[in-house]
Amino acid sequence: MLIKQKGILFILSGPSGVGKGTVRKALFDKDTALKYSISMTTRPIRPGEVEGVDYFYRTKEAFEAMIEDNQLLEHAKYVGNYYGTPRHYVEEQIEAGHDVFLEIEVQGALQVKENFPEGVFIFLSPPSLEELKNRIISRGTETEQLVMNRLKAAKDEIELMDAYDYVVVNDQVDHAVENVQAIVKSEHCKRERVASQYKQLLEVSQS
Ligand SMILES: Nc1nc2c(ncn2[C@@H]2O[C@H](COP(=O)(O)OP(=O)(O)O)[C@@H](O)[C@H]2O)c(=O)[nH]1
Ligand SMILES: Nc1ncnc2c1ncn2[C@@H]1O[C@H](COP(=O)(O)OP(=O)(O)O)[C@@H](O)[C@H]1O
Repeated sequence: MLIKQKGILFILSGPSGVGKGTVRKALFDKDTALKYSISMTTRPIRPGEVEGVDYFYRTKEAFEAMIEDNQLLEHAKYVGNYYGTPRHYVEEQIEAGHDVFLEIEVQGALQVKENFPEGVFIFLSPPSLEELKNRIISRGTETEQLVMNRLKAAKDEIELMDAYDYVVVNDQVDHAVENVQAIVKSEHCKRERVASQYKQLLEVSQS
């Protein structure tokens, strides 16, 4: 049996409205072994959302205190609200050998890339900007002005695609989920990862 290794951090990112939440939920419905990192936010809770399931909802003051205390692996202000990833959960799970999955916007993903470059960065792309606009409008959670803000942000975000390891086009949710699962599998088979396991195994057997 191979020696247990640290887990892998997977970051799913991309423009708002592309379907990150939808793809992530469909992925986790498939009983994946990935651990989902629940984010912290200052945005108001939406109908149907649950504290500690969708997000940890905090005041601006409480959120800023966590930033000050270095308790967030990354954080970003997005369309007027803070969003961030609690550091402790991610580090604890990775150390314990579990893969952790983040679903975050692009500025945060770039921060993770700086702080945690060994993460695997997946860009979820819309099939087209027109389809992205349709999705944001059809979700019906934003005013017209917010839809325009989010679309403007999306155009800037798509330009940052180069920083990612993989691009998955969210044409159909099932396809996108299959592709994310394929990425997870392939990362586990990466030569350097498997080779380092064998190296540790040899060291143990020789000692
Ligand atoms: N940087 C960062 N972005 C996050 C985090 N959690 C969620 N987001 C992103 O913040 C954006 C807005 O999220 P939300 O208000 O829930 O709207 P929705 O995902 O578009 O329905 C989305 O792009 C999320 O993926 C986080 O912990 N850090
Ligand atoms: N592959 C897809 N085809 C059609 N509609 C989709 C697809 N993926 C997501 N959607 C729809 O697009 C909207 C935005 O999805 P959501 O998951 O909230 O995006 P994000 O989390 O990236 O902001 C939702 O109404 C969702 O049902």
